[in-house]
Order: sequence, then C-alpha cells, then structure tokens
Amino acid sequence: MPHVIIYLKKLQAFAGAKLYLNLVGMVVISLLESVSLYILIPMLGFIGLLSAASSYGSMPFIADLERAVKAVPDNYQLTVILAFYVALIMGQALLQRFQTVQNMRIQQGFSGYLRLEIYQAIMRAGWSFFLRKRKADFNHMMTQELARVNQGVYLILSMTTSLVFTGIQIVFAFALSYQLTLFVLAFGLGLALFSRKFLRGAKKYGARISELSQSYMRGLTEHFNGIKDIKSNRLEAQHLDWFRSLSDRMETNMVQFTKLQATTQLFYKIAAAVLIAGFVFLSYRVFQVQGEYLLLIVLIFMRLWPRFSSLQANWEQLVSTIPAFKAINELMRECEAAREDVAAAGAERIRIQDGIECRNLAFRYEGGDGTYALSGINLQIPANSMMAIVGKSGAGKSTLIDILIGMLKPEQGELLIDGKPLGPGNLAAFRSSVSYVPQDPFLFHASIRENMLQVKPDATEADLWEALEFSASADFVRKLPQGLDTLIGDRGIRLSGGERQRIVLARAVLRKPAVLVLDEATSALDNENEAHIKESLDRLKGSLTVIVIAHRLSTIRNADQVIVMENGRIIQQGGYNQLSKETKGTFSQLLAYQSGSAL
Ligand SMILES: Nc1ncnc2c1ncn2[C@@H]1O[C@H](COP(=O)(O)OP(=O)(O)OP(=O)(O)O)[C@@H](O)[C@H]1O
Repeated sequence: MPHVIIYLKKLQAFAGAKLYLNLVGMVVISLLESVSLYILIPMLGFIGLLSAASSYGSMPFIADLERAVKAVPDNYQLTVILAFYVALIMGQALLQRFQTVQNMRIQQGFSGYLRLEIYQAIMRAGWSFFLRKRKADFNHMMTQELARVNQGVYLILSMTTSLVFTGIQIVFAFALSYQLTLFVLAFGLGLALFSRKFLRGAKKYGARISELSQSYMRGLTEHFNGIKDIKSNRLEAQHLDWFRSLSDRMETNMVQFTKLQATTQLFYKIAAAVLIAGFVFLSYRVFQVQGEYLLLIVLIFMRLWPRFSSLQANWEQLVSTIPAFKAINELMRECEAAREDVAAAGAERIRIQDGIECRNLAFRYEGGDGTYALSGINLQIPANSMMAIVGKSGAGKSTLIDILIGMLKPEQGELLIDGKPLGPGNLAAFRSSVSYVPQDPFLFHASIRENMLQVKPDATEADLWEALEFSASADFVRKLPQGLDTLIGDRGIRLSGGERQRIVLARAVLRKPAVLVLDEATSALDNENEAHIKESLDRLKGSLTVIVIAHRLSTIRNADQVIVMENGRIIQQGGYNQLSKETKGTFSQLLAYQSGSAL
C-alpha cells in the first residue's frame, strides 16, 4: 500500500482544493439522495398507498416535515410534497452531473500530469541508464502500467465516493434502527474478513498481469525490430509459437482473476439474501418494527449492501493494480538516481578555445563482466583539429567517443574542456555544442526537411542545401519526388543506408557545432561519395574540432592525429604519416590489410 499512498499524496498536491470540494459535493449528493428516499414513505402515506399518516410521525425528522406540510392548505399538501420531492431529485441530479465532470477532470488531469512526470524523469536520465534498460520496458511503463495506475487512481476516487455515500446511509440507517444497522455492519465486517484471502489472490494475479504484459511488450518490440531477420531466416513459426503461448497465459490469468472476483461477488450475493431474510425475520418477530418503517429500512439496506459488495470488488481491483504502482515508483526512483547534470534544453553553446583533454581515464560498463572497456587513456585534442580513432572491433572506440561527448561518465580520471573538468557547470553547454553521427543513424518518420529542422528550427532554405551539399546528398535529394519534403519512412527506411548516413551528416553540420563526431559515419558510402565527404571535411578543417572513427583508413589521411586502440588502451598515437612509417605497429598492419598487401 505505501506505493499507492505516494500517488494519493501526488493527487492531493495536484488537485488540492478541487479534490476536497468534490468530496463535499459527494456528501451533499449523498445527503440529498438519502433524504429523497426518506421522504418517500410520508409521500406514499399522502397518496394513500400506505396506512395512516400517524404511523410515520414517529420516524426521526418526519414529524417536523409533517408539521411543515400541515401548515399548507389541505388541497395543496400533496402538490407541495411532490414538488419538494422533484426539487430534491433535480438538485441532486444537477450536483451529480457537476461532480461526475469534475471527477473526470481531476482524473484526466492527474493522468496527464503523471504521464508527463514519468516521461520527463526518463528523459532526464543519463545514457548509462538507457544502456542497462530495455526500450520495450519504457513502452510498457508508459502505456500498460500507466493505464493500470490511472485505473487504480480512478478506483480510489470512486471508492472514496462509495465510502462517503455508504457512511451517510449508515448514519441514516442508525437513526432508524441502530440494532439492525449494527447487525448488518457486523455481518459486512465478517464477510470482509473472510474475503481477505481473495485480496491476496488479486495481488498475485495483478503481479502476473504486470509480468506477462512486460513480456508481451518486450517480445513484440524485439520481433518488429527484427522483422527482416525473422522473415529472411523463416523464423515466423517459432515467433508465432511464442506469441500463442504468451497469449494463452494472458488469457488464463485474466479468466482466473475474473473467476476470483465473481466468487467474492457470489458470496456477497448469497450473504445479502441470507441477511435480508434474517433481517426481516428479526425486525418483524423480535423488534416488532412497523410495516412502513420496515419497508424504509429494507429499502436503505437494499441500497447499502450492494455498496459493500462493490467496495470489495473495487478493493480487489485496486489491489491487482498495486504491482503497476510499484513498477512505476521503481522506475521513477531509478530515473532520479540516474539523473544527469544537464538541463533538458536551453544551454548556451560554447566555442572551444584550447581543446579537449583526457587524463588517465578508465571506464567499466555496469552489468558487464567487470573488465575495463577503457583504461589509462591520456589524450590531447587541440581545438579545431581532426583526430581519428582506429582499432579492431571491441577495442573501445565507441566507448571513448561516448565519454568524449559527455554521454558516459568516466569511472576514473578526468575529461577537461579548455582546462575545466566536464561537470554540472559546463556539461549542458558542451553537449549542445557537439554534433554526433552514430554508426546506425536515426531519422524520424517525417520529411527530410522536418528531420533537419529538428536540430535547427530557424535554418533557412540556403542553410539546408549548404548542409546537404556538404554531405554529398544535394543531388539525390533534388531527384526525390518531393525534394526536401519527401517522407522518408519509419527510421528512414525508404532511403538506402548510404543516403541515410548522408542526411544525418547534413543534419549534424547544420547546427554548426564546435565538435563534430563521426562514429563510422561513412561506412555505408560508396567510394565516390566518401571521397566527396572527405573533401568537405578537409574544407572544414581548422573551423571546428572533428573526431572520427573510421574503418576505411583512406578517409583519415588528413587527420592531424591518429590514435590506435586495443583492449581499451591507446597503443599508438601520432600523425597519419608517422604511424604508417612505424612498420611494426598495429597501424601499419591495419593499413597493409586494407591495401591488400597483407593478404
Ligand atoms: N552496453 C555495454 N555493456 C557492457 N559492455 C559493453 C557495452 N558496450 C560495449 N561493451 C564492451 O566494451 C568494449 C568496447 O566496446 P566498444 O563498442 O567501445 O568497441 P568498438 O571499438 O567501438 O567496437 P566496434 O568497432 O565493433 O564498434 C567491448 O568489449 C564491448 O563488449
């Protein structure tokens, strides 16, 4: 329950006075409802459906009502009491309408507030957090689990309404007969105690709903991401089997949960019949309650008892949503712990004056096998120079880049920008000054123009074409049916790998960054386009700092500095020509492999 209490506090902070106003509204509605029921008997007495009017004169408050009605001339008495009844019902209905809308406003507003809060928390988390999390789990949290939390909050609100209604009806019932009310309450309490085991069951099924829907989301995301592999390797049947089995388990779990709920409702229904029978017997035989009085009490309890059973059903439903509350709380806690010291937007960009320096950096991945992905990294990258990183697969090149652009925090050592350690004071500004083109470039399902404008909304048409010229994409974009406004499909699927890389590169330079980082950003290009990009990069030389990882060593011939990495360490460092002359070094070996002389 503590997981739910956190949300109740949030709800109170979010809705504040409105929540209490709503509660007062509920009390008034409930009072009106009870009163309208209460005056039904004298009304029936007036129109002669029930025996003498004197018999209900002994009921609390009714004597006053009777006196008030008697003050009215005889001919109008029935009209007055009927008008009073209609006015009461109208008032109650109007209030009920207002309260229902208000309830929904609070609920929807709170749901939007929660959604935003979770999304913001995820966005504020650092890169290392995303490395250890599965994307499908975020989708799962933001859709299914959040929907269950909203359902839980709705249940709490409607249970509060039910409790208020029930409470007021109990007060009225007490006024009529405290012995019978106590009898019903004791019965209800006994049944609630007996039903505790059903609550444990509800919690178990709720936890299973969370687990299964998480597996469902994970599996679906993985399958659709890998649909090409699945189809090309004829793995459809295998995936269908998985889907069928999970689907069956989800179905069984929901049916079992419904069975549990139906069983408690069954108990409540049977208990209601037994109760009413015992009740009428007691009233009539033991307490000798008058007929009209008994009718009123039965009427009240017939309305009260379903509230007990619906409270129990709501409670079970609420308990089944607790695992979702818990999961979202846990996610928020993790996001908070992984929060990076960088403002989401708006940081001033910087120009690097002296350069970037790594001092004795070391890094290990969380959840890895404990070996260092990087160690003993000492490096100077002068401002506006070009540095190339080469090395075998798994040598640590991408990890070093992630540290250099402030996405990962080194475990040991320091990263200095113009002599100042990278930290809360300069991280946001530094990150805003870096453009990064990853190995697997990402484009949104939008037009080329929209994709580019995302990074620089105020870019002019000329800026866009200049960037496209730089990345050797202007020609092919011009030939597209809608030019810059061509839709490029999910993740840019309608473009070739090389075209995607070139658009992402254009987007990266459009920002006019202080540091341009290319992580094998030209791997999918043909020789002609790569040569074109190499020329463009050469033209940029001296105006910004460029860091490239390149497997094709021809691209980095003009680099001011080349570092060669192996097992997370820098094993060679120097100019391109200098390293190629060190015949025993790894770099000349790599060169030899690429030129074919080592084959
Ligand atoms: N998220 C991760 N969790 C655990 N270990 C990781 C993770 N990412 C990389 N590693 C490990 O860190 C080491 C360096 O990886 P890195 O991706 O930096 O190499 P790389 O030189 O860029 O390789 P490639 O050229 O294949 O991209 C590897 O041993 C790799 O297994």
